Amino acid sequence: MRDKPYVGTPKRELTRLRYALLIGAALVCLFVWADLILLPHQMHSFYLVNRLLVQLPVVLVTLLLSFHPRFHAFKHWIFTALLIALTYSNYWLIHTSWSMHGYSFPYEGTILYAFYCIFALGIPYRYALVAALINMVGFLALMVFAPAYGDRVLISAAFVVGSLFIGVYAKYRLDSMMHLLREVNAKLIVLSSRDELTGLLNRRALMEESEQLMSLCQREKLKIAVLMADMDDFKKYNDEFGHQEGDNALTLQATILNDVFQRKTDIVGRYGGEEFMVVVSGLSEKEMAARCDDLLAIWKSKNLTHAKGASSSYVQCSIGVTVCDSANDHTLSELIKYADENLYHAKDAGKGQYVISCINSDKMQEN
Ligand SMILES: Nc1nc2c(ncn2[C@@H]2O[C@H](COP(=O)(O)OP(=O)(O)OP(=O)(O)O)[C@@H](O)[C@H]2O)c(=O)[nH]1
Repeated sequence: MRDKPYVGTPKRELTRLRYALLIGAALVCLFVWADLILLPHQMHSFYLVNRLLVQLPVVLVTLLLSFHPRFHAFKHWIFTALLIALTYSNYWLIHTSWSMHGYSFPYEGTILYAFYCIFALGIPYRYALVAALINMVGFLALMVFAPAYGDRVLISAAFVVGSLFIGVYAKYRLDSMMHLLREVNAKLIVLSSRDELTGLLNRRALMEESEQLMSLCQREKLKIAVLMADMDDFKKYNDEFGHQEGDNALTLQATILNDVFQRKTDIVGRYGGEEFMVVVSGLSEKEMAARCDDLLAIWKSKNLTHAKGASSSYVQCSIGVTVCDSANDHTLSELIKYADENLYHAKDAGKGQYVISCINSDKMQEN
């Protein structure tokens, strides 16, 4: 399995958003209860219309929209629209309270709704900025047409504008930090799962992914094969050409393995030192043998001069393979052990060759 894209948890996020919307609806109801205690009697009817027939339905419609299959693609626009709708319905409340009853309805809801939509519903800062600008303009216009707070109009306007701006700026900082965190996280995932020299999976990631493939093969009743490849006389190569050239040969081995095992589900990794492991699903013994032939043929075609005294004039490797017809009957470590044993049979038989066995048929073939 090659690099996996980052997979988040959109389902959990959606559930969290639905809970946040329910909490928003509950808060509107709580305000109704608290406000009715404070407000003069004659204001109750239009107040209830505003809260229960405008604000609460707007939140509940948003909640309903969250069940639409395309909600995820439009959620930021929907939440921005929700923020503007809640804020303007609050302005309507302030305006009507003042113009019809001379009552200064508190403006703090404007700030609370902004913080709720930005932080609880997670509107990104760009959307939050658009909503804040629209809401700021609305509040300033409200203060011109309905100066409900008398000589406190200016300070109230400054407080609303300042708070909305601070909310947007805080979200900008938060979004930037989240972006940085995701980038660092993606780099860490690569660093913790890749071998620095070859770029292949390192031992830990190799074992993890192989176990996953093994489970898949057990579930789907697929064949699974493990291949171990070990460079021949590599100590001699290092001693004669130096460690740097040795590193280059290992990198070449990685490239060749990637060329031979190209399927998305093929797992190619560095098992350790000059030993590499490949785990593949659904390939027969014959198909695995064909891939081993390819691998050895590519090394031959590279004709990379080997050290004096090496078993071959060019650099190559020995290979051990186990093909398992029924993954259910074995563990991954058993398959690795069998492949390793075959590898050492190949070394004993003269190197630069492969030994492959199919554990269920007990057939063994040497090449
Ligand atoms: N350049 C380089 N060499 C490495 C690396 N990892 C392991 N080696 C070398 O690989 C060599 C392995 O030597 P041995 O285990 O004796 O095996 P060999 O010489 O290949 O002999 P056979 O396996 O019998 O063919 C050692 O010299 C290690 O130093 C590496 O990352 N870079």
